[in-house]
Amino acid sequence: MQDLGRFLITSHCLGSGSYATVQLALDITGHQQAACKIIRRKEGSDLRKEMKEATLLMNLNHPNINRVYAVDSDPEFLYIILELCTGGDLFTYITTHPKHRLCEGEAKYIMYQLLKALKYLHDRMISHRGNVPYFFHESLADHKPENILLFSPGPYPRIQIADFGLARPKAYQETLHVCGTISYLPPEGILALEHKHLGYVGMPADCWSAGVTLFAMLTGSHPFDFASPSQSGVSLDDMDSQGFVLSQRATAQDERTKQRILDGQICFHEPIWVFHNQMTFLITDPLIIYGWVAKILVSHLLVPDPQERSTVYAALKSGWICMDLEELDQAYRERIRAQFP
Ligand SMILES: Nc1ncnc2c1ncn2[C@@H]1O[C@H](COP(=O)(O)OP(=O)(O)OP(=O)(O)O)[C@@H](O)[C@H]1O
Repeated sequence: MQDLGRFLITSHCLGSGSYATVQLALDITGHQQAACKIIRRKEGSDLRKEMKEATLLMNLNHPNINRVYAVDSDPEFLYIILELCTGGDLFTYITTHPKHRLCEGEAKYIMYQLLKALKYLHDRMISHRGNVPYFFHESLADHKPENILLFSPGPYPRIQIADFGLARPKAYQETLHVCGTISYLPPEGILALEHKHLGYVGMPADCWSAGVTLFAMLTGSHPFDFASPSQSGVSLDDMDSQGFVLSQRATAQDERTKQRILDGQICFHEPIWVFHNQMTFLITDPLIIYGWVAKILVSHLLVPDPQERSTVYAALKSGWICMDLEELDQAYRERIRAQFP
């Protein structure tokens, strides 16, 4: 066991990503468990800048944001002590559902939490992957379902957004090409990848990612990453838990996905959307209305022009959220706020 102030880092590995391993930690004063993210520091990395960002994140306090308790470093590693989440990530949660998608009510409950967390961040001029304002033009927004953790296991979970792009080396941009997470980038992110001098603001990018996440929750597929126009989205099952597409897709396919993202060409072929398209004048089933209203929110969040895209504030006032606002608020107060210290 390694000693890090009031935390003991155990050798139990909770997970690992492209840049970090996460191990179970024990808070010896509070007698509670935590997670320690261990990131190998890059040669010549700016420790002062990394610590400054980490300190900013330590000041965040919201039930739907993975808490940063403490940060430490040695010449080799950066250690970030985080609130422990025991329910896995949203991506896995969606794919392990019987129909590989969530029911409308659960998707809405999760989306409501996601929007509340993003509102909290955007109120403070912070974005999920864009991080702190002065970092806006350097990082890539990327809150995909893998970066949304379930605080504890079970249905209608409390979610937390996690994995801020802290201490992310710049080479991360290259990795996006390799690992397939490019399909979660907004159009301005794609342009920034291709034209290195271009940067973009993180907050509209967060809204785009929220739109992709909502689409994935409702359909179990991706709005832009699909094989052919006649085929509905690639099943999330085809991807591993890191978001890698397992099937060897041709570069041409990646190019098509990129083009669809740039054009905002959403694949509305799943039954939840199509059913409505064919029966616009026969709306009697509430599920059809839900699909229709959800589609409006998805379309507004996935507008290619970041300036025209729905903000998180507008999304919280959207018809889809407002039609169940009372129930959502009540559930949020009773199941989340009441348990939040
Ligand atoms: N707070 C936490 N509580 C429990 N497990 C966690 C926590 N944070 C991360 N993990 C686990 O560790 C894994 C890796 O963490 P994370 O995704 O932050 O690493 P990364 O290298 O930054 O990721 P990426 O590959 O997306 O760049 C996650 O998939 C998750 O399983």
